[in-house]
Amino acid sequence: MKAVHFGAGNIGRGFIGPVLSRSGYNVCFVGRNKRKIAELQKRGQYPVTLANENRDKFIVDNVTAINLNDTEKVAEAIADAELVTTAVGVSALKDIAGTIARGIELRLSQSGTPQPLHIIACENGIGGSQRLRKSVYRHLRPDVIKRADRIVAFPNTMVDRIVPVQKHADPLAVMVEPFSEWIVPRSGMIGDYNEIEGVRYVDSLDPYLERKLFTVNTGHCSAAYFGYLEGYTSLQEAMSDPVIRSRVYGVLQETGAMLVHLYGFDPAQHEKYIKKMMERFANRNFKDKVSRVARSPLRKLSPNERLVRPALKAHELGFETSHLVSAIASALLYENNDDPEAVSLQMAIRSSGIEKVVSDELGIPAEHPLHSRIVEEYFNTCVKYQHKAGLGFETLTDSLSPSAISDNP
Ligand SMILES: NC(=O)c1ccc[n+]([C@@H]2O[C@H](COP(=O)([O-])OP(=O)(O)OC[C@H]3O[C@@H](n4cnc5c(N)ncnc54)[C@H](O)[C@@H]3O)[C@@H](O)[C@H]2O)c1
Ligand SMILES: O=P(O)(O)OC[C@@H](O)[C@@H](O)[C@H](O)[C@H](O)CO
Repeated sequence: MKAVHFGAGNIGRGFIGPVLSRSGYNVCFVGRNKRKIAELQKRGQYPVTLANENRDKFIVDNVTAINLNDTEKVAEAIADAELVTTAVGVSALKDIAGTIARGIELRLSQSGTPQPLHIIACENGIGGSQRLRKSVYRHLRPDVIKRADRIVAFPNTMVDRIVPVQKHADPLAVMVEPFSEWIVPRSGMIGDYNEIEGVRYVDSLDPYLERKLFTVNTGHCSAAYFGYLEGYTSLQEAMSDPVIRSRVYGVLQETGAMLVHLYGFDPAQHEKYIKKMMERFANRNFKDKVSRVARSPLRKLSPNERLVRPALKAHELGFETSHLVSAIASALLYENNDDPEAVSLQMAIRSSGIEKVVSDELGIPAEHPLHSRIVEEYFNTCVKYQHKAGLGFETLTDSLSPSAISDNP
């Protein structure tokens, strides 16, 4: 069995590669980093270390790699594979879509009956694979799309494993947390397919995806944004601060009430889930950077994502949202010159004002009650943190409108 995986990054090498290899796939990584590609081609394997007390190690074998720029080679690999997976980041899906489209064309042009192909975008967020499908199909003619639809499926998915940014002498080595979960809905699959060992196939993805996105990812980024304002640089530092821990717990109580209501989770089981997830954020057997977990704040603050979507839903259901509002306000204050989205966010706040950013980027109209609460919390947080976390007073006051300053002395 052959799988082509786009992105030889942290989750690609730390989770998707190991699961597929263990399940009997020959895994071909498609990447951009020449050194990693050369090492994967030469060695055909790499080591994974678990972030547990014993630092247990295992080897992922039966792997190889192709450079993303070798479009024809990648297309040939796709034409010959049962499975294509990605972990490049949602916003990069459009960049690999043309190559995947070329692989589909090649597969359809081969002699004999073309075999089913599953293409799974293992990215955080809602509807990742369907989003990829849209991008891929933009590169195909209508007649090809018609034929592709009979053999190609793009099941959405949920993947969960914390894999921090890696720093090892060996460019392929990766350290991952012991916990992992990968869910695929049966309804998204096509034809006779081999179940991937280590993947759980379920009837409906939504409860698993939303539970993960609005617990693991909402809690995780809340800890990162709260931690950033306190001057912490790692999740481990942030989670060892009792005030931040309790604020993150507060956020997860709010998303929890909504999830229990929407999906009928047992409240006691969900409470256990929340506590277990918080322990994962705090795992002291590795160090996860605030800058990784807080990365791409515009994406994280977008309407369908981990902060705004649960806040709007919880509000609509009449549940408490004050901790979520506070997490959103903290995210709006995230500054990092190495993160292009953080730079754009701060530029947008400075040039257009916070009110417009909340309307345009978060998709919350000015007349929605959450709009003014977020803006007010943003100003209060500005005032509270203006001398902390290395944030320049000037930067913060630049974004305060005169009325806001007089309202929030
Ligand atoms: N790391 C985690 O804990 C984790 C867990 C679950 C899901 N995810 C999701 O997996 C995806 C990847 O995250 P990661 O942490 O592995 O990031 P990463 O930066 O370590 O890996 C991303 C890989 O994609 C490649 N890439 C980026 N932009 C590209 C482009 N335009 N074209 C081609 N390749 C490109 C990079 O070279 C890199 O190898 C994200 O969607 C993330 O949300 C991450
Ligand atoms: O990858 P992002 O930027 O969507 O989110 C950062 C982290 O919260 C995320 O990567 C988690 O580590 C992961 O989702 C755990 O499964």
